[in-house]
Amino acid sequence: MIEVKGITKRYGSTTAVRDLTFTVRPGRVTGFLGPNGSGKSTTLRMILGLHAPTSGTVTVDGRSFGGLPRGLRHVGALLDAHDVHGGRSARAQLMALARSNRIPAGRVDEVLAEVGLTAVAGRRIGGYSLGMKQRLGIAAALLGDPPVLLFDEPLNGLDPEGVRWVRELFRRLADEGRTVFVSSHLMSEMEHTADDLIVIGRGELIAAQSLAEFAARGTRRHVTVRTPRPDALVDLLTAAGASVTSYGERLEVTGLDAPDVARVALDHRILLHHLSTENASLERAFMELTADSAQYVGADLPSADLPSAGLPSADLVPADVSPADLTSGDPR
Ligand SMILES: Nc1ncnc2c1ncn2[C@@H]1O[C@H](COP(=O)(O)OP(=O)(O)OP(=O)(O)O)[C@@H](O)[C@H]1O
Repeated sequence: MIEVKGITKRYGSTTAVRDLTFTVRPGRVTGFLGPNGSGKSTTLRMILGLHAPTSGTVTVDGRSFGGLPRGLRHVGALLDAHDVHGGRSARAQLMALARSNRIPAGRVDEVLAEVGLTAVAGRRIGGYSLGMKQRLGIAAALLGDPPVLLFDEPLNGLDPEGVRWVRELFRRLADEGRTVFVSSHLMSEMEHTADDLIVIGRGELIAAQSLAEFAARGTRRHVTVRTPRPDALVDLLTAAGASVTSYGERLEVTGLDAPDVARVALDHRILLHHLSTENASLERAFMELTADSAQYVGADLPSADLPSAGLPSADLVPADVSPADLTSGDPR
């Protein structure tokens, strides 16, 4: 368990983190989300005892990191994949770490195999791609087989196969009962990875809750319908009290839920090709929540350009809409 209580960190006139309090639990993957410059790395460094908080306390399993006797065997961390000795090989780098933490040398080959670097372990790290360096950093974090693991932006530079592998690794580590704390500035990286979320903006806590609870904050829900007779359905739904936006054969409906839309279509024998309930995407919920605290903002995009990552499909189609409701016959 990681417990952060009321920590503030000032660098001169900059307050990087302000009165931050949260808990990271074992057996879960916890995403640590915030826009660029929001204080994630600073917080991770304070958890690791690399930076001292200006005020407040951080404990891992009830003790400050400095008080933990087992170093890498208690907390493993990937902070900056570039922070390596480029002239060394991956094996030499891990061997040095193992020696200084009194970890058996045999563990080095185990973690190299685990992260898929065995074949290149003798090469100079300086020639590694960012993705390979991330894998090496993950290997270093795993070296001491620690119960607590921290990863700062571990998905940076990984290809899709690497991303899938990291997600599965985090899941397995959490399932083994470890505490897995992973920072990212992208909700899309976390929504298929994390069980819980800690969201910060400008160094302050914005949300600390499960991913499901966070998703439920997404305020807007609408029903999406596809039909070969959009004009007729728009008229009927509007008469039934809904607001409808039409995009050719695709309609976005608010004010009626999916079973009601299906019922209106069925009563008038209008064929539906698609019917689903869409929650506001997690990405949008994250952007809305952090909008006021994003420090570095580019030109506005039209909202249609925002990524829309939906919730799991089980959430999209209510159980009480049967396929028969969707294919109730076409009078044409
Ligand atoms: N050593 C330092 N000296 C001065 N200011 C610092 C220092 N470290 C961080 N900061 C400032 O603290 C704030 C938080 O930075 P931090 O790197 O923790 O954010 P972050 O959320 O990890 O950002 P990113 O996603 O861009 O990596 C920033 O304004 C940064 O400029």
